[in-house]
Amino acid sequence: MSDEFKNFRCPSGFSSPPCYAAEIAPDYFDPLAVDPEQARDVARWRKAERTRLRNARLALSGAEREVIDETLAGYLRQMLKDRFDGARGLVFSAYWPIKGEPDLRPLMAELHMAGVTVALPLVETRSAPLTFRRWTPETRMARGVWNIPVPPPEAPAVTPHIALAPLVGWTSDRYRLGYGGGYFDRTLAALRPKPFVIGIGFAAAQLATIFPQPHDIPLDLILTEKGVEAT
Ligand SMILES: Nc1nc2c(c(=O)[nH]1)N(C=O)[C@@H](CNc1ccc(C(=O)N[C@@H](CCC(=O)O)C(=O)O)cc1)CN2
Ligand SMILES: Nc1ncnc2c1ncn2[C@@H]1O[C@H](COP(=O)(O)OP(=O)(O)OP(=O)(O)O)[C@@H](O)[C@H]1O
Repeated sequence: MSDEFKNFRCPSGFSSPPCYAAEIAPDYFDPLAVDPEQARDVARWRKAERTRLRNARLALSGAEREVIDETLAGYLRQMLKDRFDGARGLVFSAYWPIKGEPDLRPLMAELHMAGVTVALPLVETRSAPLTFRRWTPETRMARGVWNIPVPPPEAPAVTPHIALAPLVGWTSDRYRLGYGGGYFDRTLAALRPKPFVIGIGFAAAQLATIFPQPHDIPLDLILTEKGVEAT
């Protein structure tokens, strides 16, 4: 900073950037600007909720999990029939389950057999949108970021028409709490045309709010073992 500005003070006594902004455009208002203190509080709260919800779902028994997985697969199968005529010929992105997420791999194989192009999400560049590559039951999986099994680089890149978004937490207004990388939000902000996004999670992971921030994008539908929770 040049000496000329070093000791500069706004007439109001404040020296914050908005003071300069107002000098350039008196009616300046940035709708995306967040109060950094509030953003920090929200991030801290989300971190604690992620831990709580992940521990709660890891406590489910194998038998409970099996019932939930099958129930979710049944709802999803019906939903794809009702809304997408079964999704034959469409690209459907699922996920390879980690950390106690519902396991829908049998449905992935079934949809593949029914002529749906099944895909999986990948973190190929950190802090960037997800990419998607085709998966078939024959795909030999590689290891991606976080050790998540992913299709290998030679699997064709595709753009999903329909995408599942695994939920750590969810709200009735269809906001998603994920693992904290911001990957789904970045992907939904970037993908055109936007896919139809279905959040998949446990009914018990419902939250009253995630304190939505400007980057949070609500999903199209939330599905739990209790059915469609929010459309
Ligand atoms: N099964 C499954 N696959 C998936 C996802 C998912 O939610 N479930 N993803 C859905 O998006 C993507 C992976 N998401 C990721 C999200 C966060 C981090 C990560 O490194 N998290 C940091 C915390 C970041 C922070 O707090 O700012 C960490 O835990 O160290 C990695 C991958 C793609 N594949
Ligand atoms: N569209 C975006 N552009 C740039 N950064 C973003 C975007 N969306 C989210 N982020 C960043 O990602 C961080 C984490 O976001 P958030 O808490 O919503 O993660 P999450 O949705 O739980 O994670 P994930 O989707 O990876 O499971 C945010 O603090 C923000 O800085």
